[in-house]
Amino acid sequence: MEKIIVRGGQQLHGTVKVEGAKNAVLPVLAASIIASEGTSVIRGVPVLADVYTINEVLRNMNVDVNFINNTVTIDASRQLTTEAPFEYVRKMRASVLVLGPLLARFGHAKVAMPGGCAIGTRPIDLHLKGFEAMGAEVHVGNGFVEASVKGRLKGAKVYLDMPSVGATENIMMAAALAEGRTIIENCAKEPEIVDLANYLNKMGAKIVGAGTETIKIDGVEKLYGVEYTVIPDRVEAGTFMVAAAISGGNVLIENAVSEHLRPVISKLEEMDVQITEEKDGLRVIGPKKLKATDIKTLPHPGFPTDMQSQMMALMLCAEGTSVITETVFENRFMHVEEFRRMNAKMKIEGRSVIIEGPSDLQGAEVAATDLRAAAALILAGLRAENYTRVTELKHLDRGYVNFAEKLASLGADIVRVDDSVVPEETTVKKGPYRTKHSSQN
Ligand SMILES: CC(=O)N[C@H]1[C@@H](OP(=O)(O)OP(=O)(O)OC[C@H]2O[C@@H](n3ccc(=O)[nH]c3=O)[C@H](O)[C@@H]2O)O[C@H](CO)[C@@H](O)[C@@H]1O
Ligand SMILES: C=C(OP(=O)(O)O)C(=O)O
Repeated sequence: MEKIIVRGGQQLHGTVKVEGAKNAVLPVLAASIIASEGTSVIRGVPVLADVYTINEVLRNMNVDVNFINNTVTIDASRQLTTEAPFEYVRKMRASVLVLGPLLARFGHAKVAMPGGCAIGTRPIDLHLKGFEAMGAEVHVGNGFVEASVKGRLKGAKVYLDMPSVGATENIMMAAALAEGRTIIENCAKEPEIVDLANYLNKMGAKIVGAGTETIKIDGVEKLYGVEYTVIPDRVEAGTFMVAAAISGGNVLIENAVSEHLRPVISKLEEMDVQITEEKDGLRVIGPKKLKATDIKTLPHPGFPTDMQSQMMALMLCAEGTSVITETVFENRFMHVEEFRRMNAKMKIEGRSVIIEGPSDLQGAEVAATDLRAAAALILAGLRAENYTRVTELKHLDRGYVNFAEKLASLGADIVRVDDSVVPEETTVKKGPYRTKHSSQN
């Protein structure tokens, strides 16, 4: 079994570079299939399991995809099949993002229903409501959602009951090729929405207002392949900010964009973490004593749910009572039980977790319950007494490139091993360690 073994107590020092954003690159890769002419060249692509999955989804549709040196080249100009089977959607929910582009370009799309996942139910009703408003017929049955339209989609006014990131992306992509104007109200304002709109506009789309709560899209007849570089990953940046803070270290997080990280910066500062903007990124200096604070996850520009578990690790080390309220996903506290195995003192009350800090964290064998929980348990391990062993690394690999290796380069005592291949005792020492995805395809 693969596991990451970390021994707490080392302060982190040095520089770490943030990769391209997973949550920006997945919609951008999905959007590339709208281009009926030319080749798309996407740069700054992180080498992640989710990127392999979306590439496979596209190849399965007859798209020509190459991934080398952090660049994905896509030629979608030929006739494509318009289906995404369950085997991909099960691995990665973002596969549903091919619905909008396929429907807009070919008038048909069939994608396996994503279902729930470890953080909650995650419905796609708002995506479908948008397609229907644009004239599509949508049918859900036998585990699939199938949408079709005769001729082109028609521009429409779509009000989202909640500012869903995925629904905003799917509807924006569909509207880019629709006839006439689409207005999406109460849409998501995340930086990844702005990035996708910038990409689509470069391809020839006419989108204004991305990053505000109303997006207007004037549909065009055709979109073209272009070169594009995705934004840096704000969640990876935030995770390393917490790593610096929890270890009492001093780390420059290269490529971190402060504008994307306002809520995280502000909460870390409330905890007495020192953050300064430098030319190449953000410098984070951990205090001797962390102060307790409260967070409530909300759509952007509120506190991001994807940073909730990492902040939980930090709050466990802070003096006093901290409260985390999760309002975005109804079941994103699975990691609480794992933290408890590390002697964390906390209780769940409805949608809140109350943390009495500081906990005397102890190393333990823990299992990652989702992607961000994986990172959070490793962060707690940086502070815990003795060795923490984190398993279920498939979650980590969905969203972090060389996480253990990057922490080791900052001075963490951490190693990734596969004890089904090599006995653990012979490999528990500071890096270098192997990565699962050593080559790209
Ligand atoms: C690949 C990607 O970019 N994933 C991100 C995206 O996920 P994702 O796009 O799936 O998340 P959404 O923004 O859609 O979901 C937010 C909330 O809206 C609800 N909802 C959503 C759609 C819908 O049709 N109906 C509905 O009720 C969900 O149940 C949830 O409570 O945004 C989330 C919220 O910032 C992040 O945690 C994910 O990392
Ligand atoms: C929940 C996340 O991603 P996804 O929507 O791909 O599951 C995440 O990035 O933390």
